[in-house]
Amino acid sequence: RSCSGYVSRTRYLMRLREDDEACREALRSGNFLLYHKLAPLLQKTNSGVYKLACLKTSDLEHVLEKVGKDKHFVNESFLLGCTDKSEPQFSLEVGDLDRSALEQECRGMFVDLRKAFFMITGPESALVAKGQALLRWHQTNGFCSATGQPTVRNQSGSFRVCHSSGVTYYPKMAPVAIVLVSDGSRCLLARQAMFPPGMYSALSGFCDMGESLEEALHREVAEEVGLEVENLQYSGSQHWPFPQSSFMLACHATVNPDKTQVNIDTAELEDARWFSFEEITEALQKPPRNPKGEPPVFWVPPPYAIANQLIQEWANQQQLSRKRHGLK
Ligand SMILES: NC(=O)C1=CN([C@@H]2O[C@H](COP(=O)(O)OP(=O)(O)OC[C@H]3O[C@@H](n4cnc5c(N)ncnc54)[C@H](O)[C@@H]3O)[C@@H](O)[C@H]2O)C=CC1
Ligand SMILES: [Mg+2]
Repeated sequence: RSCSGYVSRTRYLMRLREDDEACREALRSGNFLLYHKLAPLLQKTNSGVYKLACLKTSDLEHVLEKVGKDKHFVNESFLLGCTDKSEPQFSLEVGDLDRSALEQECRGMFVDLRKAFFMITGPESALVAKGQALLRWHQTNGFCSATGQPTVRNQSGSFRVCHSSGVTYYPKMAPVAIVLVSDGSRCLLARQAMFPPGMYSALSGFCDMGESLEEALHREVAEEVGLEVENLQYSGSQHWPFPQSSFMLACHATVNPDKTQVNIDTAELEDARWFSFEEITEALQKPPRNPKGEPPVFWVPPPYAIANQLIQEWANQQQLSRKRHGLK
């Protein structure tokens, strides 16, 4: 076998996505994430931290039986991926079933994704977001937008098709450009009125139809703060589940240090300001969110958000160049 574990897992998933029969078979040995009206099921571990609940097929069937649902309901699940051990993972919406009965049977609780996402950590956050995104997409794409006829899913849920028009629909993400603008010694962060008090983030905006990432970045910065950026440098990307599936494409950019006067689009932003290296390092060390009742202090998005990665990278870069110039 010349295939690495990664390659063979990928090929296995490819087959499950395309082959209904193989996917139905895989449901027999699956790991299931449950969502109640899109809120994922979490369980408290012995050490008091929360983790994503993951039920085996037999456990799920047992739970369904207890709450009076046919075990074939398992077939309504959508394929998410597989574990390192090639165990397939699925998500299932159980919103039609009794919530507290399910919570009791599963010894867990359904938590709104906005909370759940930050209660669990690392790869589980990405998985729980993906599970919700796929469920939401299927829930909102039940009809063909050309004919109004119902669309039909394949077994894995990798697409839906309208047999009347022949149109195939695939799950979608909306591309978003996010950029950390630097003037060489300070970086530009902004806040929307709906952000939690005190939180500032990098500038961002949805890409328009037909636009490149570079064009979207230039346009968003011009629209939101009235500046012209240069020296775009790609940093990374992530799927972001709020408010719906965004595909974040993150870059660094600079402005001429003589042209840093911001002119804010107040319809979009409440504030945009230049922050010093010292302010940024302090914010990066602060735990997110202010204690209740205290006046808002400046803080930045938590580590899982790609905005945090951009800010962290900028701070590291600043630190290096300060060392080079003999500054502390
Ligand atoms: N993960 C992270 O670090 C961060 C993620 N984000 C995400 O980036 C996305 C874009 O954020 P904004 O700066 O507010 O975007 P934005 O600056 O483009 O403004 C949002 C407005 O754009 C319009 N719009 C155009 N296309 C849209 C589409 N496909 N979906 C929804 N609205 C669309 C709507 O009028 C909406 O009110 C959001 O999903 C947000 O949660 C934003 C900052 C940090
Ligand atoms: Mg924006």
